[in-house]
Amino acid sequence: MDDRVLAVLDLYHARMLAERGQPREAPGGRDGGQDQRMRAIGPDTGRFLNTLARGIGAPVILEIGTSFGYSGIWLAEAARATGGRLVTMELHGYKSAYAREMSERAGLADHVDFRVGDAIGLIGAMEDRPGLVFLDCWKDLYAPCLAAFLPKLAPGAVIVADNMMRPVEPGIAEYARAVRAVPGIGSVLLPVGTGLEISRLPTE
Ligand SMILES: C[S@@+](CC[C@H](N)C(=O)[O-])C[C@H]1O[C@@H](n2cnc3c(N)ncnc32)[C@H](O)[C@@H]1O
Repeated sequence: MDDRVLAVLDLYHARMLAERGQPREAPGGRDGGQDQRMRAIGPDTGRFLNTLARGIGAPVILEIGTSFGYSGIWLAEAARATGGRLVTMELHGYKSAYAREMSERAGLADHVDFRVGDAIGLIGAMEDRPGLVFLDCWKDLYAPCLAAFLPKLAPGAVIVADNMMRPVEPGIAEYARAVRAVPGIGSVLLPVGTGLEISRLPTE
């Protein structure tokens, strides 16, 4: 981690602290366009993702749920270190724009492709074959996203899904069932952060 990346992570950590105790519900609902909460993974999950991504060295990492870009910094840093690229998808343009600014500030923007829109449609149009996926959008979309990206993954690809232990939300159990039912897949729930389901596709 170089100093520019560490400085940007510190800015996010300050914003996370300021968010503590604020209501989870955004005015106008989660997609009302006024949601300023980062809803970000914590630093433990960030470090875990960075370590995993550096180990896998996938040419393309896919993130579903950019939000304001915190998890993307950890993933993009790994992509830069391994000569890869992060493709990150977010429904809301204002969140993606902030994430892009922060990645520029961290010196990582050349390694990130920001896509704005509904992830299901964006995945459908995607030509890349990701070797690592980080799934962190609204939880009721996990299983539909899995169905959309599964045929596009590289052999042996790894999928990491966040919030598998908390908060308990509709869609999580459905995703756990769906991912574990993929033929030949190996999957395990790890108590890192709010719970990560790590799943690896067969190599052929
Ligand atoms: C939990 S936050 C992601 C946090 C981020 N990964 C981080 O740790 O910094 C979930 C994000 O998914 C986005 N999202 C929800 N539904 C989506 C969809 N259909 N397509 C793309 N993004 C979506 C939300 O707008 C929200 O910003």
